[in-house]
Amino acid sequence: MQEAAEYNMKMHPMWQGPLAVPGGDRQSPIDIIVQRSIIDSELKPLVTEYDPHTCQQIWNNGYSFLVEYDDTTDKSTLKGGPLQDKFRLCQFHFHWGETNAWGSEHTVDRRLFPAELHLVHWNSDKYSLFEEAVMEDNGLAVIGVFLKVGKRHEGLQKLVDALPAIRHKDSVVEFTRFDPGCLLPSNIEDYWTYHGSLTTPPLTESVTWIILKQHIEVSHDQLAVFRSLLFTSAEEEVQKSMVNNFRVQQPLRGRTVRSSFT
Ligand SMILES: CC[C@H](CNC(=O)c1ccc(S(N)(=O)=O)cc1)c1ccc2[nH]ccc2c1
Ligand SMILES: [Zn+2]
Repeated sequence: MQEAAEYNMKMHPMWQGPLAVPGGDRQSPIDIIVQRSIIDSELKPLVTEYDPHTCQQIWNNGYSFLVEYDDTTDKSTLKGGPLQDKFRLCQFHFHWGETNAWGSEHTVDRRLFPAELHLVHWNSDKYSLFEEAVMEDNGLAVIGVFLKVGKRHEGLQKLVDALPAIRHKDSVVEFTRFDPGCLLPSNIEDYWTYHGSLTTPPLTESVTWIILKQHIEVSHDQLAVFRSLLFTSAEEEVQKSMVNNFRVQQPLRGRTVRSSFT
């Protein structure tokens, strides 16, 4: 893992961005130390209402691949949990390693997972556009789900089958009727939550993180297709595999991680 972080620093300096945003005392990702998390009985269950018809496209943005949703109405939303407002789903994406030994951004008691899913939502009660919300400290809510290698994930396969069409940076294909709810584990009641940031530039400190305790399983072959994507565009002569697209862990700076379960 350490070597992956060093590799990242060498090969993709943009990944590290400024080591800490000037005055940045709520950066992400972090290691979740379970016994230091504070059980908060006020934390409510998460309420997700996702409409598969708001799914629009899948594209390679040169960091990861994103599945984007129409967020011009409140059709796919997240509320409850630690949140006071209603948040609109705008996209989901993943982070993964070059091997199954590492790849997640968050860790639990230093435990690494081969990949991590992020479902990105913005506060549509307070703001009218994602671009606005991303600059505000209560602007975004991201659900993090750990992936483990095991049995094939049937719901993920439709997405995996679309990846060869977006191998290169800036390629995009239409992608419709995908229910992101199929990527959530059966238990979404148990989670940790803390205030942090985007894990890619501009690293803005606008995210309420909700990290699910239960992971999902995907097959080795499905994860291998993630690794067949490229960081580079079709024109570049040197092609670079899209792997290790995670940020190194950031200091907690006195923040409290709350848990919804004992
Ligand atoms: C402000 C940055 C944003 C692009 N980045 C993201 O949306 C983003 C979202 C989630 C995460 S993570 N890994 O923490 O979950 C990291 C980055 C961004 C930047 C400029 C833009 N112009 C129009 C739209 C738009 C979006
Ligand atoms: Zn992410």
